[in-house]
Amino acid sequence: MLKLDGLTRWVLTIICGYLFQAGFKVLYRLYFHPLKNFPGPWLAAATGWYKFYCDVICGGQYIFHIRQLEKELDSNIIRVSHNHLLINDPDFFHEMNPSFYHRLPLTNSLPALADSKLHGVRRRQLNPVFTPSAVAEALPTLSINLESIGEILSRAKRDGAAVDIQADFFYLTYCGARLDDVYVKRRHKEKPSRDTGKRTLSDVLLDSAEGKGVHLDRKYLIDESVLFMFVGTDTTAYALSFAIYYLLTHQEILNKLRDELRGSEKQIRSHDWPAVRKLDYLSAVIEEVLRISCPVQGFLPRVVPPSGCLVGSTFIPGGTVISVPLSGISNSEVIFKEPSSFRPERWLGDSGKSIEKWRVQFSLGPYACIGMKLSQMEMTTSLAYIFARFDLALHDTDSSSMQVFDYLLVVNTSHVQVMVLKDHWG
Ligand code: HEM
Repeated sequence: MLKLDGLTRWVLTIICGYLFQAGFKVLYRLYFHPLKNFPGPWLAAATGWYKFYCDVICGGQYIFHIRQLEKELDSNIIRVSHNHLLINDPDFFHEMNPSFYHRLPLTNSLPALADSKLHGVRRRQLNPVFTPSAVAEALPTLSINLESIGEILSRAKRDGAAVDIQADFFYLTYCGARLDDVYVKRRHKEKPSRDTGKRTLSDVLLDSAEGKGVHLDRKYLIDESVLFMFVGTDTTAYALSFAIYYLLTHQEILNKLRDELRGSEKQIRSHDWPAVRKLDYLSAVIEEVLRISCPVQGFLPRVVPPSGCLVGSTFIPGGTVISVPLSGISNSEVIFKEPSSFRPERWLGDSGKSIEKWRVQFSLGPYACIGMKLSQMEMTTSLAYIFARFDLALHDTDSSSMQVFDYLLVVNTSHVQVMVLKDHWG
């Protein structure tokens, strides 16, 4: 008989115990779990390694794989992990959002807070940074940053060089999200300063807690800043880059936009952004870019209340995590005629009114995007400024550059680059 020393016996006991527990878990998830009858890959129901494989090894592919499975299995409800269902039902999106809470794995940050009361407190702390008047306060900085981008494009025209305009959009949105200025200065090859005189996100959070007996620890400030760094910059920069791509590949739409911008050149040149914000066609272009590019394509988890809920005639047990994908709404042929076509006109006039309730790319309810107004302002000002001033052409950018991957936020294969053909203000 094989003789084992004490340590080996302990190690083997732990490994066997672990394997037994894992095996038991898998059996339970596959044959006894309340979601056992929902369609979906059995490996995804059994273990988180399936999602890991699609997202980490194959690179941000899980949501797209599941959306494909919806078609293959002909079901709008797919079990994506042992306790998580993806529900592609746009009407249910409106039903669940006012009350279901949710969680994300960024432990200490705002959207991760499953406790709706704590979420409400944190949200009230942050709200002052995103009110319309606070966004208006950010406009002078936005104007300065736009002039810097104008300078970069103008110089590129003189030098006949290509510009990675997507990188410049990161720079613009980084400032907007009130993060500190290290990245910005680096891009301009200046030395980062510690005190810029501008209030950063951490300043706002610390000020809001002062004198109220609220202690904001370092870990919380780091988590919140990391979150803002991604959600406050990448989303808008991504949408702006898609706007450049779609406009430069749809000449007729670009001409219409240019006509509108020409009529407001005075306001654009004087940075009268509140007036520019009222331009109908520009707003429709932005809405359509958001719809078709869908900057948040992944899971937006919500937890079903203990009493459960009905999706159509299907009962979903309480405690189940569910997500309704925004891309399912964007691509719905029931809601949008020819959803894969870029048609800003759909958001205008009576047709626009009839789809008003599907302006959902910033989500709805208590967890809806806190930065929506800021992001809309950044997109309006950037597109107005760039297309009023410059004639551009895509450089080294085609449909393959716009293939997307989902790493919690969506990224495209390679940055949008442009050549500057003409500087109308130069
Ligand atoms: C095109 C731009 C953007 C899009 C499409 C977008 C979309 C979204 C979506 C879909 C959510 C999730 C809501 C949910 O779970 O239902 C969200 C949450 C959030 N967004 Fe945005 N976002 C954008 C820009 C921004 C910006 C510029 C900021 C901040 C500077 C920001 C900050 C946040 C925060 C903090 C949350 C969490 C809100 C909460 O849990 O209360 N986002 N966003």
